[in-house]
Amino acid sequence: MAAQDAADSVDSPVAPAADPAADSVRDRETAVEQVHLDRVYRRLEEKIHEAEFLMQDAARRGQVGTPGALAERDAQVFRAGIHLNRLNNEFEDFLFGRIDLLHGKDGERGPDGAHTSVEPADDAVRPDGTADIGETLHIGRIGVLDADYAPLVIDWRAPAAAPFYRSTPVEPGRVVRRRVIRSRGRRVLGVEDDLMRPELTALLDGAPLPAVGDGALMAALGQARGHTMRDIVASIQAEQDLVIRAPAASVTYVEGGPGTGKTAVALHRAAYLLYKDRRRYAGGILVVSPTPLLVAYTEGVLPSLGEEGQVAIRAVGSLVDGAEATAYDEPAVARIKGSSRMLKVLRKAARGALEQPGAAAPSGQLALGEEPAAPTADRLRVVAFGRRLELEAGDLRRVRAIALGGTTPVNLLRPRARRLLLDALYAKSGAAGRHSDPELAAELRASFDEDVSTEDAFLEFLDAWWPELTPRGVLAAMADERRLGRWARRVLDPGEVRRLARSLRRDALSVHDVALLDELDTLLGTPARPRRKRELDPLDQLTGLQELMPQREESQRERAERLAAERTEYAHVIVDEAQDLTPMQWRMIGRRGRHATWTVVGDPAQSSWSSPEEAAEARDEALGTRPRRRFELTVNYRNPAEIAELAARVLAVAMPGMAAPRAVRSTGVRPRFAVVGARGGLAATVRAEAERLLAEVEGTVGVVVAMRRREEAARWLSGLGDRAVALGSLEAKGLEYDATVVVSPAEVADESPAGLRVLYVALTRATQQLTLVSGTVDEPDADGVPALLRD
Ligand SMILES: Nc1ncnc2c1ncn2[C@@H]1O[C@H](COP(=O)(O)OP(=O)(O)OP(=O)(O)O)[C@@H](O)[C@H]1O
Repeated sequence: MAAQDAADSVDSPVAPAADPAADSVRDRETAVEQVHLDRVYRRLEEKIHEAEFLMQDAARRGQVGTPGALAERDAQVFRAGIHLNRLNNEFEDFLFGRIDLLHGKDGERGPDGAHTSVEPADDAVRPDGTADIGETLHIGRIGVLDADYAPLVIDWRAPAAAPFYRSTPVEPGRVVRRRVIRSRGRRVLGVEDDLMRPELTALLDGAPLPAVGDGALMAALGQARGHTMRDIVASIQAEQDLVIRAPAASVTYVEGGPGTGKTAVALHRAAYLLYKDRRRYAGGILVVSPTPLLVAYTEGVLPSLGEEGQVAIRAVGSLVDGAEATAYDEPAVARIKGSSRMLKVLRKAARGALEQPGAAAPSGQLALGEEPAAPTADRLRVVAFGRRLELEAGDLRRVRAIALGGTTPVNLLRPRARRLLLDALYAKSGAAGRHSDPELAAELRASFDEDVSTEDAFLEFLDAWWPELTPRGVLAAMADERRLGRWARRVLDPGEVRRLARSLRRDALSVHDVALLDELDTLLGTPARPRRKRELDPLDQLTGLQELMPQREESQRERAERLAAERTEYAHVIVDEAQDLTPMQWRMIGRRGRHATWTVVGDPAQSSWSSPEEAAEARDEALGTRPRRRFELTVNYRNPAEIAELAARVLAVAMPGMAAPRAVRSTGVRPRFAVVGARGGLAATVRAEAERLLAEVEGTVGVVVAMRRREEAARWLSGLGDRAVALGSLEAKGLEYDATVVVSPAEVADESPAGLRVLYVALTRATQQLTLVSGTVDEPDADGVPALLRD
């Protein structure tokens, strides 16, 4: 509609790019979109003025000071602030698409003003193969209506925008031409068109519809990478769109090989769900990522789609408040910590640790492996009714065993333990049989309890004997091999106990420790504490609201903010790289989505578990019997065919029979094989290859090494600037670079039982170029091809 204002008549419908006539078509089409963008910007400016006015008006109302006006002011400032913020954020590059459609089957319009029918009208195409364009829609990051409520831009998530993503030449629906518009700020830089019905002569305002360029997808894929992921909103493909817009089922399960867009799709789905049902997802969306590197890489995508605040992206090692684990356990230890057998060990430890007073250290104050000084609590002496009463070690053991009966969390059992201690002392006092009158007997008992339970000796004893345990304290107590052996009897073998205890003596938390901490937190329980006083709202102080209404109720905004800060459960949980989660990690994530709907994305071929079946079992256990809806993504948008073909050779060995995704483009540049030279060794060879790639590609270069070489590899690259980064094989998960150097495939493959799949991950990170550096362990042939990658 609107863009036709300036639609120019163009003679040649499709023209090759080198043709000067094509340039003039491109220029004219760019100018057409510029006219539309100018209109949209004028309208956006009006909206921003409106939002600013609302904020000022709301602030003025605040000065009136009546409670009603204040509440209204609060709500208005909040709404206008969000509005203004979104408009300002969305200003960059927010109009990106356009579709030209045939007349539809019905004349109905949806709430966004667009026609609703997906199929063309029966007479939309004339017998001579010509057809008129019945409707033109522009698609952007948010919807914009003109002053008459006609759509200037349709939000990409609105139903009317779906054909922009769904239409293909095989199933075009009403779409004749799909156009991607590239713009920076207020300037349209160019357009890329795909014709969905190339056989038609489509007429727009009586003139043939022109098409420009080779399509947007190829243009997007060829661009250099930065250190952060970009959104793909302008070029989402049909199979991806089906996942993004799938109704939120109990579990939406998405599988696809490397580079098929699983992460991108998951993030766009979060934005879509919020758009579709903001109220339902006000409970928050949690995205669980495997590493902090991937969190940092993906963090910008949702704000670019206009969504902030409601979505928390957290690394699996940072899901527990206060924990920021980045250390990795060796595979054998990770397997033990991840296995659901740990549940039994933790249950025992959570109760057994009561005997280890160090386990009560306040969280965060006790490093793993640190042995605290133990106050003794093996005898209780009090004075009551003028007599010395004493409970010996044996009495105390019996009382504790009774108190611990059942499954109530240990920290919640303290009142029960206290009562049982008083019972035992009372029995020793001989006062129990003194009165036959129940009322007098009860009175005597009450006065006994009051005397004893306020005695310093009793209180100090109780603190030492039944301290409040912390997850970190219990984990630290498990670092003692003898004790751990007791708690793990018949669950772990002695070798496993030794390895586990040794790993817990380390200072830093490992990624797998975090799931154990979370489990312990549940097993220990948190006694109710008095609520913290809320902090003052800075806005209140700004306007003097606090003085005017000292005992004002919590406002809606304050409540929303408080809930977000306190949130431990979410309305939707998205799990990225799900193939890597252990049963214990699944339990941890499961606790955050007990009432949630789920989107789970993964690729068994990239699993770093020794057996993918085990990982699948863990997942099935966590997701229970919830109904699942499955999707598959089949196209690799990241790797050129030359790299994908090499990676497929590793896949064939790692997962025989598993199909590799199809690569959509080819660069003509084959992977390069370098061999460590006699002089300079590994460091010099890798550095030279990284330097060469930095000169050849515009964007980033990732050097992937076996985990144990992480630190030395960072030194190899020192001084090369921040376009080059070194990372361990497990950290490469989910990331991508313009070029990668994979150092010693044999070392990566031999690192763990799942090493071949980890190597497959490493080989599939590059968008342009891949170099493999081999040492002698790789047994390279005369061409430098390591034994692992030879046919
Ligand atoms: N429709 C698309 N248009 C443009 N780029 C796309 C599209 N789909 C995916 N990509 C790009 O392909 C790359 C791979 O996407 P993504 O990281 O989401 O894949 P993945 O399936 O999660 O990969 P992996 O399993 O290897 O982590 C990214 O650069 C992404 O931007």
